[in-house]
Amino acid sequence: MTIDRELFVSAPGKVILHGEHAVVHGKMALAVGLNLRTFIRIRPCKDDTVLINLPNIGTKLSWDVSQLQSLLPSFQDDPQNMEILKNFAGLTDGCKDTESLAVLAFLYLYLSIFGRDLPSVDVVVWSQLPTGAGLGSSAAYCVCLAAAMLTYCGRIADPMREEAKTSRWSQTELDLINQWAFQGEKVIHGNPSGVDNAVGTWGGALQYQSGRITPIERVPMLHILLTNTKVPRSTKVLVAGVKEKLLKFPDIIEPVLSSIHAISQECQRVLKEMTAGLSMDHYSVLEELIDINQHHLNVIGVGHPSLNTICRVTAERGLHSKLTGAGGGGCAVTLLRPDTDHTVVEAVKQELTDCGFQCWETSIGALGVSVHLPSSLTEDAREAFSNL
Ligand SMILES: Nc1ncnc2c1ncn2[C@@H]1O[C@H](COP(=O)(O)OP(=O)(O)OP(=O)(O)O)[C@@H](O)[C@H]1O
Ligand SMILES: C[C@@](O)(CCO)CC(=O)[O-]
Ligand SMILES: [Mg+2]
Repeated sequence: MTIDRELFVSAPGKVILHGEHAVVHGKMALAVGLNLRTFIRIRPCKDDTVLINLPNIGTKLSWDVSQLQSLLPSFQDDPQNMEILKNFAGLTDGCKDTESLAVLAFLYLYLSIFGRDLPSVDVVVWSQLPTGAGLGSSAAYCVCLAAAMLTYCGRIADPMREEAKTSRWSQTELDLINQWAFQGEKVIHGNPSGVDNAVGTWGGALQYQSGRITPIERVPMLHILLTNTKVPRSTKVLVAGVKEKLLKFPDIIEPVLSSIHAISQECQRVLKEMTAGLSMDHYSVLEELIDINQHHLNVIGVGHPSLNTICRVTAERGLHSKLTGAGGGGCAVTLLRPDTDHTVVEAVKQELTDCGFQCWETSIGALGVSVHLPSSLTEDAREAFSNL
């Protein structure tokens, strides 16, 4: 049964500690939820129209439901054929840009999830995450769309319904959200591993390999500094580049990916040991792993001079950094030790800001996809939606 009120859902971004790119080729990744989130509001719309407003990327579009309805037969005949959706939305040239991919993912999920009963809806997606910077903005976007649409059409229960015992979805429902979000990620990325949508759905900390999601129940409280170089890049293009290198030099690149896998394993072992009692030696190992992985990521071609700058500036103050997410620009993560002096962190932040970068100090782990009452939205989200 379709719900007839507005619905708010949010999903977290993510930080990949280790394993980006290698995870696309069957290796292990360690990833954690990030307390920067994407929010969606979906509500019925009066005049047989579908409205989509994406303020982060400056996109506002609308279609008649009847236009979308006429698209259904050819879409359902061949749902993987993006040409049908591209032609419909007038997206012809290359289709790699921000707006095209966001609109394609929306149309794909809207037509697939609602099927024959296309509703007239007004959808707004607003995010605290930088778009296309390695913090899983595409996955958070797809998780929000999938969860909101599945709930709206009643394929999963509305956790806010009056008789609900908890305000969370069940594991089976979360699985369904994750599966649809993965389909959306495919539209945006081409060949995603599925790690980002898994974190967007379940949050917390998890180990991910070949579609297998293993939550890590206990992780030490790690403080990190995230730095956005603001250098634009596309995960789709970077993932395709690594594949090309792997095909060209299999004997050279495959061992690098295997070494990244071993780094994830070693990191997980150390994190587990830290929960039983942490020492500064543990931090030293984590730092070495960060340094080795950053070199590997440069070898496979996903580094960038701006990321090297972050590594140099932080190393000058005794801190260790690596790129996180797809690289090629975007964000780096720096580990902050408990004994790192506050003035050191402030000095590093100042220097990075002076380079034109943006920094956030945060800790790892965040709640997965969640439903909200308007009153339980964060203040910035409430304000953003009140103007949209
Ligand atoms: N808030 C948003 N509104 C609209 N589209 C979004 C939003 N967030 C992400 N997107 C879509 O996702 C694309 C960015 O995805 P991409 O995978 O390249 O970067 P990312 O997910 O931020 O980084 P990574 O995959 O490395 O974690 C954008 O070009 C846009 O199409
Ligand atoms: C680069 C990559 O490994 C992580 C992007 O956040 C791609 C993926 O796993 O889908
Ligand atoms: Mg992405």
